[in-house]
Amino acid sequence: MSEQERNNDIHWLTGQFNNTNNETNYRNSIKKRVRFETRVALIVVAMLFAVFGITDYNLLGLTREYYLLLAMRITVVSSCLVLAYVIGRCGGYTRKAWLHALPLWIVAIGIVLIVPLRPESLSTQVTAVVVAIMAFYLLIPNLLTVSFWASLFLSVAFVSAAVVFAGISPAMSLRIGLLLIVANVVGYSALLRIEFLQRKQYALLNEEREQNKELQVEIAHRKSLEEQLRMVAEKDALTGVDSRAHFMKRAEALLRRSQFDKSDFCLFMIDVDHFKRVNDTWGHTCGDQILTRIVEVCQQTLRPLDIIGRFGGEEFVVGLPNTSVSDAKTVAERLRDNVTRLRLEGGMSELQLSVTIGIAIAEPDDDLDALIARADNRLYIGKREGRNRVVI
Ligand SMILES: Nc1nc2c(ncn2[C@@H]2O[C@H](COP(=O)(O)OP(=O)(O)OP(=O)(O)O)[C@@H](O)[C@H]2O)c(=O)[nH]1
Repeated sequence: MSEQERNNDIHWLTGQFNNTNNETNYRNSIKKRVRFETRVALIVVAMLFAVFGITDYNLLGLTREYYLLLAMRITVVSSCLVLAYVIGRCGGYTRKAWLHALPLWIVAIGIVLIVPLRPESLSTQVTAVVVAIMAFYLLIPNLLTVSFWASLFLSVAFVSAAVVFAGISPAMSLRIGLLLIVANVVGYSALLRIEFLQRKQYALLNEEREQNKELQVEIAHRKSLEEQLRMVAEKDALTGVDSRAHFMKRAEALLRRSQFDKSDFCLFMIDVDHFKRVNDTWGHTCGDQILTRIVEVCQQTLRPLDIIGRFGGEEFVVGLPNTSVSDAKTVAERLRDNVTRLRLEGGMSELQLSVTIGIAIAEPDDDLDALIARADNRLYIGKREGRNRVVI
């Protein structure tokens, strides 16, 4: 049995969760409803008790017994109404179960007190006791033990009062006793079943909520994994610029848009000069730092709407929408110049970096591959002609 199942275990006799915390949480969750239902039940009981005062008058007239009964009824009715008010104000039954038990005991005493005052109407009172027992179990919700003790008290006290004040025979008291036992068993079983089902439903709802929470965590985790995967697929891990595949996708879209708008679109192919020598002299870690710094220079020199991708090794590609031939040349020269001015820290401070840039201008019927091939070709010419230059 899992921990969860153990916590949701319900006692077969009390109909309550075996786990105290679980039981407290359950009671807290139904506090408002129980408060409301108890108040309604008390008001109904008070009204019924008051109405029976009319039948007392019809039967007894203005006799001493009638006044005694009236006093008893007024006590019960006013106690019920006061308790209904108190429970409405502060009667969360988690801690104040006695407050909910009190009206049952007052009503029970009230019913028992009728026996010495009207011993001749015992059969009517037996019916009233059976109805009261059922009401104790079913109208006072979720307090099985409270209802049980009050009903037991009512049954025993009623039979005792009937023997003492109405003088019923032992056979008759046995019959009434059996009838009240049956009423108690039926009432207890019905409430036990209700309590059991309500708690089962509560446990299921909680389980569902827990599963939903776990699902939310799982969804968030998956979303973050998706985001990480997307970053891995779209961004170059070292420099943070677009990966080759992602650059191609974005450049394709920009090229198509420029052809549609009939605007200019340029492409730079940038390669770091003698990078192998840098790696061989300073090591790959320094080489990586240099690539990152060169990308920073690109980002500082270019506009935010220009796109930068790493094409491979020490080769970068830039797409520049809405850029004329002369502007492209100016920007490329500035970029080349900024790289030559780049000063590195520590042991590499003497290192003189440079890049060669090949520029291609998009023609109306160009495709991206043709544009890249032209830029690459110009880059190759630049390398051949001595590097650290822009070729257009
Ligand atoms: N540190 C580092 N080096 C890399 C990376 N990718 C490629 N390289 C190195 O870049 C160097 C490129 O060398 P080459 O293609 O011969 O070019 P080059 O030395 O720059 O010479 P030119 O391009 O002709 O000026 C190789 O040594 C590669 O190992 C990288 O991510 N980090």
